Amino acid sequence: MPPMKLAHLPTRDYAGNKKKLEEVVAILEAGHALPFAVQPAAVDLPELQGEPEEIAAQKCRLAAQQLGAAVMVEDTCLCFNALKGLPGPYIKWFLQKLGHDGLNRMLAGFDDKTAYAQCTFAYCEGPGHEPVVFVGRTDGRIVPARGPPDFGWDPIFEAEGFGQTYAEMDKEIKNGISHRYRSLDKLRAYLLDGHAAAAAADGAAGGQQ
Ligand SMILES: O=c1nc[nH]c2c1ncn2[C@H]1C[C@H](O)[C@@H](COP(=O)(O)OP(=O)(O)OP(=O)(O)O)O1
Ligand SMILES: [Mg+2]
Repeated sequence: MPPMKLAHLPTRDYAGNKKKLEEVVAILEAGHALPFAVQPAAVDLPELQGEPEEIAAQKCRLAAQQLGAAVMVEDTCLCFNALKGLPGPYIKWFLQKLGHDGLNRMLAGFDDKTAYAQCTFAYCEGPGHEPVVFVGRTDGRIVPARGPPDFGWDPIFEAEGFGQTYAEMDKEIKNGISHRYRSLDKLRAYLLDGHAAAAAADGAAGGQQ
């Protein structure tokens, strides 16, 4: 099957985080197309705990089992250096309960306001296969909210070297430097390499017949 135009994915009916999906679509469309069609799927998974890589790998294993297909899953962390990486994978709940202001106040007792955004993509070829995991990080710092409050903690994360929060940045700029871009680009390279190698192997096998 030829690669599906990701812009035509039915994002309206997607039950997960739509902003994330929009970014994934934009990042994939701005670069090389994946060698196969991708579509969003509704899978009900437990909210796992643990280290980000293990959470992503475990989610991916479960999703592949439920769907009986190849899947990629994504998990996002926001990590404060003064707090040794917390809230990390628990940022969703900290953001829900404390809001932008509360997250800033968590760092009031610390001089170090630096943080990093981390995205972990896991890809699993199908049920029973071991997932591969790709981590992307963008360094920055936590600041009082600036910019439109459209997406999560975007207004309080200022990416290093930009002087703008994610929320203030043009979408294309964010999608060219973000934690999500960095991990997805690694996954893309892995998938394209794998298919190039598989095509070469097919060619070699064909040549012997
Ligand atoms: O680029 C981002 N810029 C700002 N905020 C972001 C970003 N990416 C995720 N976020 C928020 C969403 C959620 O509050 C938490 C991660 O939690 P996380 O479980 O990964 O996301 P989710 O449950 O909203 O989406 P999903 O449907 O993929 O599980 O950080
Ligand atoms: Mg989630």
